[in-house]
Amino acid sequence: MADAAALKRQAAEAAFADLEEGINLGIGTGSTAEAFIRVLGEHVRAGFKVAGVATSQRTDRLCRELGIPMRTLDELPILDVTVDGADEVDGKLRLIKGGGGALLREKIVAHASAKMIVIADETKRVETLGAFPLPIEVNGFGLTATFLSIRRIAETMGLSGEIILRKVGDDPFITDSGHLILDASFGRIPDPEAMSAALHAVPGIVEHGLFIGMCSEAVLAGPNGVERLKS
Ligand SMILES: O=C(CO)[C@H](O)[C@H](O)COP(=O)(O)O
Repeated sequence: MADAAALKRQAAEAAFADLEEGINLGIGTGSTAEAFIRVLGEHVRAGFKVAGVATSQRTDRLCRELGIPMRTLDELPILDVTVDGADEVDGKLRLIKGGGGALLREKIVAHASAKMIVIADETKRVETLGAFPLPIEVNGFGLTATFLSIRRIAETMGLSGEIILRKVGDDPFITDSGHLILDASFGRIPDPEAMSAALHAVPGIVEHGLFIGMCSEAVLAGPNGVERLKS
């Protein structure tokens, strides 16, 4: 049976195969996105022309190390495609993202792209979003008030569960944009659109990891090959 790394590579190669030369490309964050970056790097070294915009400092560093030409989103504000990973994808191509802590820049880059392609192994495909804790990027100011607002939203929707501050060792995890992450284990989220709208109404929340109406295709690799879900 193919191991996880091989499946990520398989999804990455399948996504790359559909890309046209000369595009402006958003490049995601995480281990599957990293597999894609390595595939892309090999093709760039063989002469493939592309301009990349990274969704995180970590991605930007790796892309530059591999010789992929990189620009900022301000230099290239209109992108053709973004290729990124996901923590969960459902049948309507709604996603949970942010396990790697890059959700804000991932969402900004995906929104600037005509198309978002998600690559993943098939274990990321779910019936209902929410088994993976929902990452919520928050401002450090008023953290407790924001935490209580999130808990109230969950209660209103009949959900409960832990909301924890993401940490690295003893210290809070700080995002590339200088914010904090709260990971909310709500369990299954029956109405992701309503949850998204309610979270967006809380001023202390900078962004959340529900990606709705953004993904146009998911390329999912499993032991029996690659499956494509399209919107
Ligand atoms: O959203 C992300 C980072 O913020 C990642 O795309 C997501 O966490 C999936 O990561 P991996 O490919 O390592 O499973």
